[in-house]
Amino acid sequence: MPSKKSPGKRALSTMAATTTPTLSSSLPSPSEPAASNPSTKDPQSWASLTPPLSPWLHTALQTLSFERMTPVQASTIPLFLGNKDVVVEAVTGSGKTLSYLLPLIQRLSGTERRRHRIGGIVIIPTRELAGQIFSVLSSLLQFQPPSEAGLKAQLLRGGEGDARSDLQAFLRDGPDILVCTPGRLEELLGSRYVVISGDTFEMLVLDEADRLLDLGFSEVLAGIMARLPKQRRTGLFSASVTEAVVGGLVRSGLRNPVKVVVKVKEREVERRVPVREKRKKKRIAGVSDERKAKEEEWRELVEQVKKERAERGLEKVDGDVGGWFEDMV
Ligand SMILES: Nc1ncnc2c1ncn2[C@@H]1O[C@H](COP(=O)(O)OP(=O)(O)OP(=O)(O)O)[C@@H](O)[C@H]1O
Repeated sequence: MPSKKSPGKRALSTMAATTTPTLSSSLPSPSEPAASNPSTKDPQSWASLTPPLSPWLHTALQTLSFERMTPVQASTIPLFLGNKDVVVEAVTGSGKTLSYLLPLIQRLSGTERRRHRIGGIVIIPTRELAGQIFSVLSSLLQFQPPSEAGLKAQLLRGGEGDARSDLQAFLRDGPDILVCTPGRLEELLGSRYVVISGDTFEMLVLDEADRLLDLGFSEVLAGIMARLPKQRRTGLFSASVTEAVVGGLVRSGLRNPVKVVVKVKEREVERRVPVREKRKKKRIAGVSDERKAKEEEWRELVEQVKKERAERGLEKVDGDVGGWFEDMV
């Protein structure tokens, strides 16, 4: 008798069938030099992208010392530019941020934009990470030629001002890209002044999707996605991509996604570690290992999110912090 598979399992195996090879084995590591034979096109050179990035983005990348793509960038950017939905399982520090910001900027640069019509949304689990992604985006956007009507971005995150002041800034500035934590975005989208239309909306990114779900945002995300045009590109980035972790989100939010798996780090990520954390790490350095430092970081993150949810009168998140940490490592 054929074994019964749950719909979830079936959906995920379909996704796995379209999986690109694990890039750590198919591309040179970021530290390897570019191909010495000039006739061999370096698959990690920015110039190898088709369609090409705008000249001002090349200038930005060169000035910011991003000389070549990391493996996650080399595999993910062409997929987004080629109109695919993408699920990315990548280790911390692999360079995910540029792998979605660059195609998002590029896709929006080529489209006709209208004031107060959003072109792209990046959703991130915490305020701190949202701030960091927003600074990377801002540092790229500052290279836009002054002659062009430049893309604008807005940061929306809980704990800063309130939804009303965010709405005022939105109406005043007319941003094309929103970088946000889920709750504050949900509040903004609840306003009748915020229009998201299929003509201008290009791309949704869920960064650290596993954390978003761990922190209890699954319903909020479902509500947000229901409000976005179906004709869009969606990228989901997660440290772990399994049916149990993100299967539901992949099925409800993405269309025939291509899965990318990357196990190569670009460099140790310093920017995601708050100053306070660094001090704590120093204190426990003698008696502990990397796991202990991670647990501290995770504990603080969970407490921060619990506090944010309590402040906003949202339902409490179940689960004990230790258990969540076990899931993460
Ligand atoms: N093409 C590149 N060339 C050189 N450095 C890069 C490149 N892309 C990213 N980096 C650097 O690598 C580091 C990691 O990048 P990024 O923060 O995007 O990784 P990540 O995968 O998002 O990490 P996390 O899991 O913490 O979110 C950063 O310091 C970033 O500036």
